[in-house]
Amino acid sequence: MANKTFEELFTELQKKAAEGDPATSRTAQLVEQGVHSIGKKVVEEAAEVWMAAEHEGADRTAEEISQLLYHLQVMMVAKGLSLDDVYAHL
Ligand SMILES: N=c1c2ncn([C@@H]3O[C@H](COP(=O)(O)OP(=O)(O)OP(=O)(O)O)[C@@H](O)[C@H]3O)c2ncn1[C@@H]1O[C@H](COP(=O)(O)O)[C@@H](O)[C@H]1O
Repeated sequence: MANKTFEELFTELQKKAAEGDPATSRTAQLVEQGVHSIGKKVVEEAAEVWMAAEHEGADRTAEEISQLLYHLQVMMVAKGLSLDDVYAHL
């Protein structure tokens, strides 16, 4: 069972970026570091998704996908994008 939905996580991350303490919130820390740092994490997590899908099981692949989705959401928040901005292109 899911801990949270994609939409619920995004709402949480927007709040963390606006009010969170970089000392305790990974999201606030990443947003403070900026898009260069976030972009590197997006690429790193994408590669980990690929490697897990090729060489590891379904659970590990799902875990890596969750980390990629998290970092994509952090990038959206850092760029001031909404979910609708992205959904408009789906
Ligand atoms: N879903 C996530 C999530 N997924 C991945 N991560 C981060 O991504 C990291 C996983 O990437 P790595 O394996 O590369 O970890 P790492 O090597 O320690 O990363 P680096 O410090 O080296 O960059 C984790 O250690 C977390 O820091 C996440 N951090 C936070 N969340 C959720 O986001 C919400 C807000 O979290 P905070 O902003 O931390 O309060 C909460 O609901 C959290 O559960």
